[in-house]
Amino acid sequence: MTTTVQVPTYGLYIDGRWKEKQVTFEVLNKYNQTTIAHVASAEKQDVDEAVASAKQALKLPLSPYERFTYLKKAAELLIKRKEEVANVLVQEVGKPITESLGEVERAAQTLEISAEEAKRIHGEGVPVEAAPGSETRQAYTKRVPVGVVAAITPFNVPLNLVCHKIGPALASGNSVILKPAEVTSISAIILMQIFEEVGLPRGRFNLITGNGAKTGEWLLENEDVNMFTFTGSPRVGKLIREKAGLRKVSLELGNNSATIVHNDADIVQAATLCAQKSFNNAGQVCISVQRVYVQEEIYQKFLDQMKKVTESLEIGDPSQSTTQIGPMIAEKEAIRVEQWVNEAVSNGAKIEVGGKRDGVFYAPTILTNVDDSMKVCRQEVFGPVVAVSTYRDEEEVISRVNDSIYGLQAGLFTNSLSFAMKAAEEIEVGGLIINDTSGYRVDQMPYGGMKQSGSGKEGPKYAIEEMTEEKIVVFNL
Ligand SMILES: NC(=O)C1=CN([C@@H]2O[C@H](COP(=O)(O)OP(=O)(O)OC[C@H]3O[C@@H](n4cnc5c(N)ncnc54)[C@H](O)[C@@H]3O)[C@@H](O)[C@H]2O)C=CC1
Ligand SMILES: O=C(O)[C@H](O)CS(=O)(=O)O
Repeated sequence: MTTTVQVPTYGLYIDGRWKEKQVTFEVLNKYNQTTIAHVASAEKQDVDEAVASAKQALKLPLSPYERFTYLKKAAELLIKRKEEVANVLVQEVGKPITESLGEVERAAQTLEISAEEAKRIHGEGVPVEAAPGSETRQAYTKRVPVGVVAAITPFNVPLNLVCHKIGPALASGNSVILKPAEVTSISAIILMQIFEEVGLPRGRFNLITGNGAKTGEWLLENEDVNMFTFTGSPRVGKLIREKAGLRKVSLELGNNSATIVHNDADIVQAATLCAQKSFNNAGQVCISVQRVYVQEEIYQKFLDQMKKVTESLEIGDPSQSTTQIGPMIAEKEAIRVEQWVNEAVSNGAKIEVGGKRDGVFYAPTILTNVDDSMKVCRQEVFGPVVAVSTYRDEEEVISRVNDSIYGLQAGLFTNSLSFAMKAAEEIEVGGLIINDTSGYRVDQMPYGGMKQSGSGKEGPKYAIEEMTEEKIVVFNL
């Protein structure tokens, strides 16, 4: 007997209703390339309807406590569906099950923190009475929602990065149109179902799926969208910045993250954490450790330990609990990574571990003998490749870390307070992590880059600042 697996078809969610479309696209299981869903392709009219609905919804404001309640319930429902949603992430991203479960837990945390922050949005008293001639006046500021927020999100952390946009946007009283990455749309659709279940008023949260360039263009053309919050490639980020005109824009873009290991660090701890954080989610993480700078006196000991941990990583079927490294998002990305590694090797780099591709899999790879000008150091690899090199002193390594167009996060392992303080002053990043790698992130912290890593911050408290306007109210008493 053969069993046929029913492939679900999902619609758009506009103005509180699901809307089916004739034209759909397929979402694939990234491990075995089978079709796991047919998802609606939005047209321009759908985008305009979603924006109109979002604008209309703002006419019925939600109190901070109502926003808190919806977000809190959504977090609870997400946890109830944890296993199901994690299995979706396993399939649509190819992310190993243990990491996928972790992403669902973090996404629920992000919603819960957003719920809590909804009750803490506040302004401040402004002492206008201190100005000569203003003695009879009093003033205070308040934060008001920007209005309609368009959220455009990437494939690599498709649930938590969506929650980092939807959570603060709803917490601060906005309405939202979400456009998730095509290849990983299903987790966003489930999140939409959850917000429908909690009874969020219609129009507050609309879901548009489909081609990124087209839907992005239609959202950008619609002047009723007040803000764009985007995580993704620098190419698309720049395009959004250019086309958004005077509207607010928040951008989380790329990075070629560096981590420094100084000669006074705990070498085993540093090497173990570097190996883990270079290869999580097959290296498809913006703060993935890509450049490791090791002080020359401890280089060999560090490298031996990092190789040992890397060689022990289990590659394979992401649905298995023992798997640590799954497939990349697409074979063309694995081929690109292979080409970059080959190019580095032809310029003198040495493969210490890995360096092999098998279809959509790329083995966790450590390169040495690298030069900072190689693509694997200079550009964002967004794959399971790390380049390890040596440095002599603090000045040299800080200047090499800063020699990058990016500036999202960096890591520094050291027991020297003075080096840590110097690095905190001089390294040009949005976040410096002492005694851990660039890859450390928890969801309440401010997260965002300098230079071409973007502008604006994530982390619900900080994103709420981005997603609200500050208004001053002055009384002439
Ligand atoms: N800083 C951060 O927090 C993160 C940054 N990234 C960056 O994202 C990249 C990988 O993610 P991808 O999904 O491949 O990035 P991408 O930029 O191709 O796509 C991101 C989103 O933008 C949409 N999009 C594509 N073309 C568009 C256009 N012309 N106008 C508007 N929207 C458009 C896509 O459909 C998707 O929803 C990496 O290169 C990495 O640098 C990824 C994760 C986190
Ligand atoms: O930048 C990314 O890829 C993610 O934001 C990192 S995390 O949130 O998954 O830690």
